Amino acid sequence: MSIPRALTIAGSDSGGGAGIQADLRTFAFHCVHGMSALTCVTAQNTLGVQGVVPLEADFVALQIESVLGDIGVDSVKTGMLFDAPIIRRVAQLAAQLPLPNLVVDPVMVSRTGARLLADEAVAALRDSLLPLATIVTPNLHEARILSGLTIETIEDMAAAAQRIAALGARYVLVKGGALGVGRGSDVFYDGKQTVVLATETVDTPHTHGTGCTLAAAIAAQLALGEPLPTAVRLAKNYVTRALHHSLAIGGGQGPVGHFWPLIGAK
Ligand SMILES: Nc1ncnc2c1ncn2[C@@H]1O[C@H](COP(=O)(O)OP(=O)(O)OP(=O)(O)O)[C@@H](O)[C@H]1O
Ligand SMILES: Cc1ncc(CO)c(N)n1
Repeated sequence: MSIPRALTIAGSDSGGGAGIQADLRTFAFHCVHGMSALTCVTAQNTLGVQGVVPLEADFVALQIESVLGDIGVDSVKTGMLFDAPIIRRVAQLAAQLPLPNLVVDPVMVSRTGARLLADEAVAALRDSLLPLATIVTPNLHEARILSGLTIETIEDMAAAAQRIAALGARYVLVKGGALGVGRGSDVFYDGKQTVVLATETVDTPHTHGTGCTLAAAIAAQLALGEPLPTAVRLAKNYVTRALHHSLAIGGGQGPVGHFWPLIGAK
């Protein structure tokens, strides 16, 4: 049986809500074979991040080479890359191999406020990886850092998306999960026009892993052969439904419910 293949290059979340755990689950629920190159291991739960241990950049590269050299990939998603050496090594491979349909989620800070990217790594992300991205999916905080703009409204998000596209990414999706009014509205920029992707705001505190899930779902749809704008719309729908089925587990922000397709769509 031939099956689409997607690779996540990301960190492990011991709590299972974000990172590679969310990515691999998302791939599976799209009937896409998921593979992973681990960048770091976090000790994490619904309350926060208690510790991080990174892997060597060369070993991250070896995992990617192992997968590409044998199995091959149809799309690639990057998440928590943690430091500049890992980012530069991934960017080097992305330029050489290449890594097709590259979805870059520029993970910098967790919802609970933990830093997931070293300060000096932002420049490496901006200068070496973003120019190779098919799409980059910053949240509001990351979009502020990458664009240098203050972002409070949908119009600000559109301006930021255009600035970020000028850094070299082919498409940009600025995510509005942290918007005050209109939470859940994202701005998609295709290099020519900006489109607002609006959904209902889902009233839940259990939003851990939304960003990882959205980027992984985009990668899954690209692996399945959907064109990019369609892939983004379908992925957003997957996340909205997963938010409707989010899990009230732990004492803090629980994860979104990836298995909604098994329990019936809302
Ligand atoms: N309460 C909500 N209702 C509807 N959609 C939401 C809600 N919260 C987040 N989203 C959507 O989830 C997706 C991820 O956006 P968000 O801004 O939460 O990303 P993120 O901060 O990278 O996520 P995380 O770091 O928690 O994984 C976006 O499509 C956003 O609009
Ligand atoms: C491992 C990991 N990747 C990404 C995020 C962002 O939600 C997180 N909290 N943990």
